[in-house]
Amino acid sequence: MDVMPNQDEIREALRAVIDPELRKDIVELEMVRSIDVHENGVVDVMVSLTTPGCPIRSHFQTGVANAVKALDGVVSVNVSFDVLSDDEKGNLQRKLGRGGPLPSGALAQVANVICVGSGKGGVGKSSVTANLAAALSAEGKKVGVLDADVWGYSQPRMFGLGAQRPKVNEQRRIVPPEAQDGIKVMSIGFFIEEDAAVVWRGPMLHKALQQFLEDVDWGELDYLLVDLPPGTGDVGMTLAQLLPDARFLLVTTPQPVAQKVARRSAEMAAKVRLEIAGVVENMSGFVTPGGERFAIFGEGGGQLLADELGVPLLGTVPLTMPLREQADAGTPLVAANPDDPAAQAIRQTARGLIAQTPVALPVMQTAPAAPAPPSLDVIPPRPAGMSLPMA
Ligand SMILES: Nc1ncnc2c1ncn2[C@@H]1O[C@H](COP(=O)(O)OP(=O)(O)OP(=O)(O)O)[C@@H](O)[C@H]1O
Repeated sequence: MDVMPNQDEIREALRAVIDPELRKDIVELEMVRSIDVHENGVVDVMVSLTTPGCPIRSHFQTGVANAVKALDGVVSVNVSFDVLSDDEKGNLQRKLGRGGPLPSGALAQVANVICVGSGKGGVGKSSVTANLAAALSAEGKKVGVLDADVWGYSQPRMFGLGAQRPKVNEQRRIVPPEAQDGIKVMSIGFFIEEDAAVVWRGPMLHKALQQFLEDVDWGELDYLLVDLPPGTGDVGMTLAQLLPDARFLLVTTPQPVAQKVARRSAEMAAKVRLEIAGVVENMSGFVTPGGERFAIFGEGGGQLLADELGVPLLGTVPLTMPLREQADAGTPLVAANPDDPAAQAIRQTARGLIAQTPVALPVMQTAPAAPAPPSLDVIPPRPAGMSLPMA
């Protein structure tokens, strides 16, 4: 009788069985649950499916049987099935999303990641992000801002860092430019020609964001705020895969229509299991110097949305001219004019957020990984004035 193949040899042979939907082999996908080799030439293989009623079950049945039967010494093959647990499915999803989890240490010293999103554009999500960063910093927190609004990046301008070019440190990590109060800012806008990101699509974006999380020297932060693009597109999904512990802060205006669209973002966040930290209502009325209040965008949308989602309304930020002027001038209003009503409202929002996230220690206390050299291959270099010392 032939010598039987061992488990490793059988596992190797199973690499020939490809999941037609995921386009990877079942070994790589960690769908081979067990392999038992019996002396009489019988081999039992158990394969884990993503769902019990998986329509391609028979494809695996035949594929596994053929692959193993082809090995010398195998007389017959029993193929059985079970289903991946929720955790295993989550791991698989992360793996598919980016080819493995973030290396340990990438954000080892970042205690809280807050993704700031909105339903529709122009509700002031980027202004709220920049000011919230300044407000958290005013509360004594160490803060970073990742501008993931790749098609409409505005954080460099809002922090007066438009002319900055990030440098690379001795560990070959990208050093984020620092705004007033040491707020660390990273944006695609530091690397590309104006509007060059407009044509970017899923995989390229995914890789760029991954690099911004992995290869940027964020150091020790209490909060990393991520300014998402408006809507429910790819970027939110990508970040959810990369940052399973991140939380979501929704910015909306008081109008029912904005609230409705924002709810869709919340649904997306729930789908990818991002916990929603709360709602911020922006552009909530305008008060004239005489004290008369106009509800330009209506009333109450933020509260309604918060109630509907069962999360707190963390702030209602009025329309004020200085907020816009300071954004254009490159200093967040909270830092430039802390007495402005919008600045006060955002300070209050920051305190609400802090109250909800009492975690003072890094959530991921893993040892920093050996730094990989940043490739920046996905970031088209600026033809002129590119000063990254990485050639
Ligand atoms: N509370 C406010 N008071 C006055 N102006 C505001 C306020 N909030 C935002 N703005 C102004 O509204 C405009 C849009 O704001 P911002 O760019 O922050 O919105 P956004 O939601 O990030 O937009 P996008 O969809 O482009 O990402 C900007 O000119 C900003 O200065």
